[in-house]
Amino acid sequence: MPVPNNLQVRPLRVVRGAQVFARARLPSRHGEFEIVSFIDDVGRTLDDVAIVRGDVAGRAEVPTRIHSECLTGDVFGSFRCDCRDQLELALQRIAGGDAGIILYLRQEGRGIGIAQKIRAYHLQEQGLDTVEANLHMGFDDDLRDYSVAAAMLRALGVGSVVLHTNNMSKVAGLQQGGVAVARREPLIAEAREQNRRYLATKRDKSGHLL
Ligand SMILES: Nc1nc2c(ncn2[C@@H]2O[C@H](COP(=O)(O)OP(=O)(O)OP(=O)(O)O)[C@@H](O)[C@H]2O)c(=O)[nH]1
Ligand SMILES: [Zn+2]
Repeated sequence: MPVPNNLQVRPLRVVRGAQVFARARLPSRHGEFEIVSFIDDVGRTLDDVAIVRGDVAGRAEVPTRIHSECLTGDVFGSFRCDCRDQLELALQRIAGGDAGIILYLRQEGRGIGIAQKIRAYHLQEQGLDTVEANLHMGFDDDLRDYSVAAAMLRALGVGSVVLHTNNMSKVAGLQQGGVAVARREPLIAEAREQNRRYLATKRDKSGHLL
């Protein structure tokens, strides 16, 4: 059977409201956290989770990171991107304080999913950059939606957040979802030989403040 190359991606679920479903201790190599799962406003469990340090309910200026899933970087330590470096930096920063949150959102490949991301990698090996590869496959360059992040933060009851990111669409997404963003903190991982072009594309085409 020929492999179809025009498969559409499953659209990300837009989540308007969430509540905490379960929480448990998560001692880790970075420090003590709690892991929190959620259900949405129609009672479905979410695959997205929050890693929480300390008491964040009602607290202002909670250091917060929104991390988008990257199987290749987060789990396998790929150097094609800076995802794992950023994740570790965020974990270290938050473990160094008494309160903070990392939202781990299952928006693999900026929403196109792992299978299509590997196809995008293949196209990049033929010379396309990250954005061109997505467009070539018929997708927008970024399909992510941050309403779920806002719903999770509201469910955790934060007063306001300090968002660690270089991506202003995350700030806008939280604000649209009713979460107060006190300010943004840059989160810049050191470039590596293998991800230099990826980072340049983020800066030049995707509007990241790098
Ligand atoms: N489509 C696609 N997605 C990728 C590629 N490389 C990494 N990703 C995904 O990009 C997401 C990470 O997003 P980035 O745009 O790098 O960074 P960001 O999270 O938006 O911005 P920061 O908050 O500043 O880190 C993860 O979901 C990765 O799986 C790629 O080549 N193509
Ligand atoms: Zn990555």
